[in-house]
Amino acid sequence: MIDVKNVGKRYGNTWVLKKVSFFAHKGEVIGVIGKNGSGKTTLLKIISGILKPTEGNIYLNSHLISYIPEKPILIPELTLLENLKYFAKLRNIGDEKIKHEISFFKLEEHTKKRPNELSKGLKQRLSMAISLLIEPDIILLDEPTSGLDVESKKIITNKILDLKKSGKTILYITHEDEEVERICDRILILENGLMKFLGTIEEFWKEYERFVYVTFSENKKTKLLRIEDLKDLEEDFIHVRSIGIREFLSGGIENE
Ligand SMILES: Nc1ncnc2c1ncn2[C@@H]1O[C@H](COP(=O)(O)OP(=O)(O)OP(=O)(O)O)[C@@H](O)[C@H]1O
Repeated sequence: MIDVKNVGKRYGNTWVLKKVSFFAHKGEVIGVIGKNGSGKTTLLKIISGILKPTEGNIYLNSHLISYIPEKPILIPELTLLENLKYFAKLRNIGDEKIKHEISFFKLEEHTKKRPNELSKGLKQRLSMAISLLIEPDIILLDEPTSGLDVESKKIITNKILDLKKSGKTILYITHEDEEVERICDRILILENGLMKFLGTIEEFWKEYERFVYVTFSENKKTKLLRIEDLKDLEEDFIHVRSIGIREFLSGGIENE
């Protein structure tokens, strides 16, 4: 489990995270969602211990924690198998576990290739295989499927579902609507470092079903408004549309 209490992070005079509090259970995947720069990576790095919070506390039930960055960190001189063996040796992990991960991530045909000979998808699969060697209880994933081929996406998302079943606690940064629906138990939306929403997807829709985007005739600006407020609008508007799932995935639920 992960217990985040009132966490804040400041760089100079700018707070990039503020008053973030939530609890993630065992066997739960929380999708972390928000625009670029909303603080998602900072939050994961703080939970992993890579960054120190300026204020607040993090409580974890295990020290076995893996943070998997968006860009894989691999040793360029070593082959795929040597990369796995190197990291396994550092942690006293046997060959059986390596074999298991190679097989799950379908890496058998590529074991002799160096990282620069691997596609983006294969690199990400290798990076995940390495991170999971220690059998972490807490897994923090920073956009693991962003820009990957269909097969790699499928293998990685299936792995996340497996990990969830086996009782791991997972935070998962994503911009993909299909993945949110399929994998995440709850979503946490960050906006300018603040928690905008935490709950299930059903709860999200309940909260936002009454909202629409309205584009005004005069200045062509778009605002997020409640449906019931439309009748009181004095300005002319040219366009009204409901919020799609993509809007909140990119964090665009504020006024445009
Ligand atoms: N070392 C740093 N010094 C100063 N500002 C930083 C530093 N690291 C991050 N920031 C700022 O903190 C804010 C949050 O960054 P963060 O990377 O957590 O956002 P994000 O939601 O993960 O974005 P992205 O989707 O682009 O990865 C951004 O405005 C970023 O510029």
